[in-house]
Amino acid sequence: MRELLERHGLRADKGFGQNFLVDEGVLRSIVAAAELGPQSTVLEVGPGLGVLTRELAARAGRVISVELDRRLLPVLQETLAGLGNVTLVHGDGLTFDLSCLPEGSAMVANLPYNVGTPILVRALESGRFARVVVLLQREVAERLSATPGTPAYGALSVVVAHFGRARSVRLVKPSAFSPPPEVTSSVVRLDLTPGRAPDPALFRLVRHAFAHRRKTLKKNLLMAGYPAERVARALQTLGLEAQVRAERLSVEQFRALRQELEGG
Ligand SMILES: C[S@@+](CC[C@H](N)C(=O)[O-])C[C@H]1O[C@@H](n2cnc3c(N)ncnc32)[C@H](O)[C@@H]1O
Repeated sequence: MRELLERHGLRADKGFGQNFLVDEGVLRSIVAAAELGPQSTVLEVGPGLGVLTRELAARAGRVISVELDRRLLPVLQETLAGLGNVTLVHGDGLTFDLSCLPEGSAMVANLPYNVGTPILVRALESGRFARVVVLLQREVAERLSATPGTPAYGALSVVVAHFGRARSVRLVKPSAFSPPPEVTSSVVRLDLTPGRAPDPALFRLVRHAFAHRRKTLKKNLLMAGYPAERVARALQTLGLEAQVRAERLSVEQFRALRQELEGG
């Protein structure tokens, strides 16, 4: 890897979140969790030097790799040479048109940490993916798979639960990357419910509910402008205590709360 970068006169750029994977065990865990086959279409955001891309290409029918850093394109042309099922795109994972992917695609990526969460949420909202396997900071990974009542549970956990189920596959030490990041990372696998569309009203309610974590759900909703009488009635109908905090509610309870607040 060092030789490759030197030959192209390059250094990893922190601004692009470039921490290249050098641990083969981690690479194998990511690919195994994705459960790819010859029918699979895979989107990879941020192929970097192409290490993961090559593994994906060996298992999937088609791989579309979107890299933002223009300097890496000649490197990728070299490392991916001869792989006929890889389409390399110079583009931004935050704006790439996901509608070109067939429904039921997979996203597999060692995400750039600075934009990992918005890239992931966008993928969930697109409705194009049946499975997502991503490597990101442990702290974010814990929020994705957190269950109600646990410290990491928050608005992101509820949004993810709306779309499907997330589980942590394994932790990854900083030494698995070059250069090493400052924090521990985690491989997360998300299995998504087919046909689940984004629900903007639900997501808005969830954002309001978690706006001030130390305040009760009721206080948060009042501060967001929901009428007091309606909030009190909704909590009562759902059998929730007036003092309950948002972190106690499952996605199903948030859906029911939204209906009560809208219908009341
Ligand atoms: C953590 S590195 C992973 C590289 C490689 N996949 C690996 O595992 O070694 C993140 C990669 O995403 C690229 N990147 C950063 N921001 C991006 C964006 N908005 N869209 C697409 N790629 C991006 C970086 O240039 C870098 O190649």
